[in-house]
Amino acid sequence: MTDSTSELLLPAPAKLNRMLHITGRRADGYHELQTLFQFLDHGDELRLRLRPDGEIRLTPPIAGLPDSNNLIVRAARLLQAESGCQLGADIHLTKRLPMGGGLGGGSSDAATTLLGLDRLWRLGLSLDRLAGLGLSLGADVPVFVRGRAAWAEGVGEKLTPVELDTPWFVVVHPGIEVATHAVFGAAQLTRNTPPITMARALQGGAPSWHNDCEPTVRSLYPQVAEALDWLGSRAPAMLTGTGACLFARLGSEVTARRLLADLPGRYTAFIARGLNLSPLHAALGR
Ligand SMILES: C[C@](O)(CO)[C@H](O)COP(=O)(O)OP(=O)(O)OC[C@H]1O[C@@H](n2ccc(N)nc2=O)[C@H](O)[C@@H]1O
Ligand SMILES: Nc1ncnc2c1ncn2[C@@H]1O[C@H](COP(=O)(O)OP(=O)(O)OP(=O)(O)O)[C@@H](O)[C@H]1O
Repeated sequence: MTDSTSELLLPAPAKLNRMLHITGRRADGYHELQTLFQFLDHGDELRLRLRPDGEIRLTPPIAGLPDSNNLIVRAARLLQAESGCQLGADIHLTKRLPMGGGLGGGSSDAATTLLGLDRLWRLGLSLDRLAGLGLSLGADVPVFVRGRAAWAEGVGEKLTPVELDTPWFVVVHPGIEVATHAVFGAAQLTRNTPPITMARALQGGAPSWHNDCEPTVRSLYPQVAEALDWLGSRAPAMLTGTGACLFARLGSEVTARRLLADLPGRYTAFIARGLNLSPLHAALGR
């Protein structure tokens, strides 16, 4: 963060779903989940600069995504409407997270916008209020607003903070996009995993965790299955969210780097450490 009253440089970290169970389907078609969210020390970055004229300007444009649909612009306009604030912002986005990768990049960008503009515009809104605004933008936004690794239920908005192990991860993008709605709409998806308690989920720890979306994503997207097989033969590996990204859990940075160096050239990947406190909150001191 640059410590100035008119400009902030802030991280928008990735998340992983360390486990994900689908326990039911609501009347509106959305699915009831149980999941463990954790942050990574890798993500996008936003530079927010105060504008006195109320305009919200985002650079650079994201190909194929009109600004009015961009969660950053939507979050900024929502905060203006909610607070009555007449100020604006120039927002510069350094995009590092793949879109639709299951790493929550768009949701994290939205949360960084809400917390960053709250600070820049000196609004002083509570995390409860900002999380409520975030939920209207997407189910994954509240966890990024609250900034604590969490056990989540509902569609992901009922959050209980947790302390998880913080291994090193190799995060792999298999080079294809997975459509979230296609996975949730698939006939073969299991939607009846019996709900468990948070204590039970935590008790088993990482070796006991799985993602209910994985069999469906494997069969719909053979490239994901192939990448998962390759990664899983080297280290315990899983899918995050509905994919397409996969993550392998390693005991040290050295072993993570070694695995990254061995990765076939057809995949893109990065290494990162698991974090129980979001780097956004560390930067803002919240
Ligand atoms: C599965 C997770 O990655 C877990 O972190 C997220 O909940 C997905 O969040 P997201 O990518 O922001 O997804 P959204 O854009 O909200 O939803 C895309 C589509 O997935 C389906 N969807 C999503 C979340 C959910 N709990 N149930 C669903 O059925 C809906 O058809 C929805 O139209
Ligand atoms: N700032 C943004 N960055 C990325 N995507 C955005 C942004 N604003 C809106 N979107 C839209 O949101 C969609 C999902 O993007 P995101 O990167 O959050 O996916 P994801 O990593 O799969 O998230 P999740 O884990 O929540 O499923 C994109 O395909 C895009 O259309």
